Amino acid sequence: MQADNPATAEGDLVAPQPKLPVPDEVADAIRTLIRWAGDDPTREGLLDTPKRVARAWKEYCQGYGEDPAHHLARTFEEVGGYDEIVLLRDIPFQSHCEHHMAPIIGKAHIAYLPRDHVVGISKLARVLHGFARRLQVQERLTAQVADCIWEKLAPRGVAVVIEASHACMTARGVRTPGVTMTTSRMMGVFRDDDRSRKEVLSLMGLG
Ligand SMILES: Nc1nc2c(ncn2[C@@H]2O[C@H](COP(=O)(O)OP(=O)(O)OP(=O)(O)O)[C@@H](O)[C@H]2O)c(=O)[nH]1
Ligand SMILES: [Zn+2]
Repeated sequence: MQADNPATAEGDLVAPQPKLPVPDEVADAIRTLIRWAGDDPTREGLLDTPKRVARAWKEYCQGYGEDPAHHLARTFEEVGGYDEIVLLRDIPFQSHCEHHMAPIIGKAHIAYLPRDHVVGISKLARVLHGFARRLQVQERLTAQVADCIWEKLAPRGVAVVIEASHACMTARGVRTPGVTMTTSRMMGVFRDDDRSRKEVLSLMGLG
């Protein structure tokens, strides 16, 4: 549970490709993969598969087409003096690991302690999905979500915990189902103050 420099040092790694391949190149690549897997891409059931897979991957990775920070541009100040933790708990998400391009399926808990303004609560989930719909490692996903909220809202604290299962561990490789990876990023009071950290973890159901 640690936060250091809030700047996202690896932003460049997830930048979209400057030159996109054309659809025919993508279809060829998927036909090659089908052949690599041992099947025949010209058989009837697989004829439209390259197109479908190309569309599916655009959808899985649509986060490359957005800047998640934009979701936090609109804030509200009239909250009746509310100055306690705001938590969105158990947000389901899907991503793909950058090592195997296999699904990462999990849930995130995102909390912040507002300073003088709050954000529409759905926007926290939008930020999560904006970063999740890319090729990721769970550590970077966790850090990017926390850093984005920290930088855009300048709150007194941010806490992000992600619990996820990696298909590259369950469906292949070590083939160990039922394993969950947990990552967290604590910033501001949640990092510096034990009581605040305990409180937020307890609200997340992790205390
Ligand atoms: N830290 C971290 N590791 C991940 C994540 N997603 C996948 N991995 C791991 O990335 C590692 C890649 O290891 P390599 O040895 O290069 O690849 P590999 O031979 O396919 O490894 P195995 O999965 O052990 O078969 C594996 O240990 C995966 O479990 C993630 O989000 N975070
Ligand atoms: Zn993987």
